[in-house]
Amino acid sequence: MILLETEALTRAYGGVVAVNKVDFEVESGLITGLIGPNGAGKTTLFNTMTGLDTPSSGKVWFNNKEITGYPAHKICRMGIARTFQNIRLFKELTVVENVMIGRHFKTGKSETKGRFLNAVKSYVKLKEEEEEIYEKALDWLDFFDMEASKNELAKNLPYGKQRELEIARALATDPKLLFLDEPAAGMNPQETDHLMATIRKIRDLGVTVVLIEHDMKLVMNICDTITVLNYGQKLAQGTPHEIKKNPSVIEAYLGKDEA
Ligand SMILES: Nc1ncnc2c1ncn2[C@@H]1O[C@H](COP(=O)(O)OP(=O)(O)OP(=O)(O)O)[C@@H](O)[C@H]1O
Repeated sequence: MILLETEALTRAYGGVVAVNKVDFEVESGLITGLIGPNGAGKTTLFNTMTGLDTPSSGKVWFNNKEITGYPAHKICRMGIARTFQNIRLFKELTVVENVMIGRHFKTGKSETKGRFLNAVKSYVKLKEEEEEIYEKALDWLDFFDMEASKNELAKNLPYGKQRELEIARALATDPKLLFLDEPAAGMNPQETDHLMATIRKIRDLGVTVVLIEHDMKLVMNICDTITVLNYGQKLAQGTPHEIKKNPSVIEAYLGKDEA
């Protein structure tokens, strides 16, 4: 089943066509890699699909519903979460608080409004929700083997753990689809190995994953399918095996060593 699809998606900045008529498909339950040279348009494609940027033309569908041009918060509520190339944690908050923020973003329902009784009821509900959010955040930390660090400040975590914490926060919104923008950037080989195992575990939970990555070991090892962008256009799509052997991909991006 196709979970997300774009049709001729285009984003131009003045004369620069960052994404040029791209048809991109994400199949439910798989790990999809998005690769290509620097400036190929990968992040712009992510941004136009997740509401951070508005496409110049073309369409985006998620779960058979057109979401072209929807704002980011609406897309998040519909079940798409993402992380960014640069770490965007709340560094002065604790590890568990960072995950709770993701969850708050999802629920975000309780407001103390109305008269006194309503206010009390809302307060009680708010406290219950807060406890639920805390427990759920702990479950995610457990999933990432990070429960022991729950009360540490995010900034004190090792780099690889900070990157995984961002993923935990994104997952706390209960997404069907998770976009990861260069999740292994700056990680050492051990951290990358741990990340690979974590991404597989996320897929096994039933969350569909799309990732931009330059680490070819990671991409070729964990992706079920790969799309290659070059100069804003789709150059190829296939299994890791097919992509490794594709002469235009070797020419534009991989080089002979990776093939
Ligand atoms: N806000 C913007 N304004 C103008 N040009 C932009 C903007 N964002 C991206 N571009 C241009 O669009 C092109 C694609 O950039 P993009 O960041 O999407 O590439 P990328 O494939 O993600 O690259 P990298 O692998 O280096 O992250 C580049 O030429 C870039 O300079």
